[in-house]
Amino acid sequence: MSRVKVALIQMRSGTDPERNLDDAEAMIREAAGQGAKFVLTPETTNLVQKDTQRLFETLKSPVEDPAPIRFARLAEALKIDLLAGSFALLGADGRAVNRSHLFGPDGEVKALYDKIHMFDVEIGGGESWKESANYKPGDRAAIADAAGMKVGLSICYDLRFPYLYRRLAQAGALALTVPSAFTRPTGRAHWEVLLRARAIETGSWVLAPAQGGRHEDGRKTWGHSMVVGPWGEVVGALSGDDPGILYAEIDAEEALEARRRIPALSHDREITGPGKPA
Ligand SMILES: O=C(O)CNC(=O)[C@H](CS)NC(=O)CCC(=O)C(=O)O
Repeated sequence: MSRVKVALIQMRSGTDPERNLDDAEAMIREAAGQGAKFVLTPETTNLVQKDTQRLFETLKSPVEDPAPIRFARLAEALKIDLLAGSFALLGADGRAVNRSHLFGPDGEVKALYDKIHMFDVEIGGGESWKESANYKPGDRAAIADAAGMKVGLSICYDLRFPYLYRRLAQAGALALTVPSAFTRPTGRAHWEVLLRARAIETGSWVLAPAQGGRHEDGRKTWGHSMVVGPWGEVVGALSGDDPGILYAEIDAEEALEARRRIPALSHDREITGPGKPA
């Protein structure tokens, strides 16, 4: 058994990318100082800006934005695996992308992942989101080694689409990352249950660093960063929405053991029946 210490950074990112990166860096350094070998930050670590015009005034292309290179150097200096849960960046076609970067201890990029499922919803209480108006969705699942095991990447609203996690787990992922900025109403109602369900149905560690609290742009997020074990138990969670660091120890062998006990991942069947509605 080899346990690996992980650290989930909970943030309250604002509208100034440089300040957000400074805040993230301070907590990443703190976590590495505490012995964490895999450190994860939430969705849109570099920028939470719901005003479309200001968003596009602030976004930079992947080569011009200092965030990726800064995180790469940090991973290298601290000799850690580092998941930037996501950076909001300006894509080649003028739309934004919501992109996770997994950096390794040599500063190399081990995986890139663009959020696939767009949060286009009207959740009631006057809250509605149309992520696809500004962001271009990805279409490619991503997996890479970190913390001594294969890790599958996802972002936030992806959490509601179990087929993605099944695919990642069947491709060998033993840990699944879900950096998020959940709304408060859906966080209260669904966050823990969905994270635990993804862990149970795939026999995987689930690592979910979150944005939390009232952000500079007025938006409110749920926080409650969480680590779930492969048997579905909550191994650790932050109790609220303030910035902070959640530590846990994870172990590939525990995920393999859960899959030996319930080998559901290998029991998929071809089925016929009602198709997807047009
Ligand atoms: O736009 C940004 O600044 C950062 N991106 C987000 O916050 C994204 C898209 S709006 N949020 C979610 O996916 C929340 C999902 C959620 O809350 C649920 O599934 O219930």
